Amino acid sequence: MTKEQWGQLKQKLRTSVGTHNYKNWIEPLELSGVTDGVATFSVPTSFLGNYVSQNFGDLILYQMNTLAPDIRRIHFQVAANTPARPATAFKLTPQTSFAQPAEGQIPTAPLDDRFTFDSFVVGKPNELAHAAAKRVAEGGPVTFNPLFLYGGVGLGKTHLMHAIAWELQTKRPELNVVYLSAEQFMYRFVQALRDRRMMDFKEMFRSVDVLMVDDVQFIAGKDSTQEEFFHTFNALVDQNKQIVISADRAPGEIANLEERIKSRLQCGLVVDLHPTDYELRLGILQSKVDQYRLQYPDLQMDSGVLEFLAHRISTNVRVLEGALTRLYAFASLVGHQITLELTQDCLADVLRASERKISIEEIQRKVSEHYNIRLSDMIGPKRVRSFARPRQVAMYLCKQMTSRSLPEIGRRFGGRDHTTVMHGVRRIEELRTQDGQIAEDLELLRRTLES
Ligand SMILES: Nc1ncnc2c1ncn2[C@@H]1O[C@H](COP(=O)(O)OP(=O)(O)OP(=O)(O)O)[C@@H](O)[C@H]1O
Repeated sequence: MTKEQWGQLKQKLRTSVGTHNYKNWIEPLELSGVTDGVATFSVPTSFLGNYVSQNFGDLILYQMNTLAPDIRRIHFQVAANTPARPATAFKLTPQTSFAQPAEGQIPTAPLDDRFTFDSFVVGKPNELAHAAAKRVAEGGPVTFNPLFLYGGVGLGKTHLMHAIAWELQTKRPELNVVYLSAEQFMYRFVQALRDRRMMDFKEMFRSVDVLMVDDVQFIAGKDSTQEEFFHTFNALVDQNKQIVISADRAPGEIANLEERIKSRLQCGLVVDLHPTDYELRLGILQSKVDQYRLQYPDLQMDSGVLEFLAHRISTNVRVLEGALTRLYAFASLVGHQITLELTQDCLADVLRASERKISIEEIQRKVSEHYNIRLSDMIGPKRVRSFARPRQVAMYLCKQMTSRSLPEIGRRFGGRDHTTVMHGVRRIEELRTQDGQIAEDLELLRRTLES
């Protein structure tokens, strides 16, 4: 792939990711070359490279493959001649993401304009975290300090922190709100030490009104950074300034974090973002699809695809979103509507990785128990409705909840043909929208099987 071709692809990516993301993340990428199927980009900082890789990696690779199908991987390398200034130093405004902060002002990490409260889907697993974040975002008197958000990878901690920052910026523009990762905090600290500007560093951090530090587990084991963080933290709490912290686990469970820091972190409100449940995953997918519909107005999606994804990908929201991005990119490339088959084909690796080991036998057993029929009747040849319907329900669930192919499912249902299975799956798909009882049965069975 030539640099000119990359230039053209960049323009395509602009439409996919939006102007703001484009300016922040895609525009700075310089293609250095392609060797052995690996496209290497030069980036100003490793932070930018990591962010792009995690959030736009799939999309970039797909777009590149339209012109160069031999590219298998993309790689980011920090440019050797990057100026000494921290390239992660941005001002807290969406328009000037790469600007140097004004003298005496703390650089804050760039905010993603997609991470707002409006785009955050609330469900049982995250309602408390959402409510607490909303309260902080009002910018009223500090009631709990710090707000400590924790949870597994990709469950929305960063999203909520950005949402707080955006909302405060609108509601209380006079406040000095600083958002940065713990890694960036350390970076600033080390830089201040190196430049002998510790007084400035302390002064700057102590003049903040709301300090948000993401992924605080990063400072575990880094003694002098912890020390400085502790002082900054105390100084701000003493002045009644709001602090919001996120981590991948509860304060008490972060190894190599000083006890006094752990106990300070536990003083405020500690809220857990629980793993997503099926309803939340479906809600998130639906809200993302609404956005994709605007971007790809000609692409149709079959009913059942979102339910399938919400069933099958339960790892984290980032993976779920990545899957949808890939699905739309793929479908638009091949110019095909999004069917269940296309989904299974395009996302085979993701589906395999997050596969729950639910077996066909387990499904058959649960379904026959549910409808009170014998297992042998479900698998056997009789075609009376009282056996045929549960059989179709079981076939449908096998298709939805396992990665077995139609012929394989057919074989396990008494050696039936794959077209019989396909017919059964389609019939239940239709009935699911027309017959409330069937929809209820499916939901109940799915829950039982997942538990
Ligand atoms: N409830 C939600 N509604 C909408 N989008 C969500 C929700 N939860 C997570 N996401 C999306 O999932 C992706 C990952 O979320 P985020 O980066 O906030 O995760 P995180 O918890 O900070 O993960 P990490 O531990 O990797 O830092 C983001 O694109 C975010 O917008």
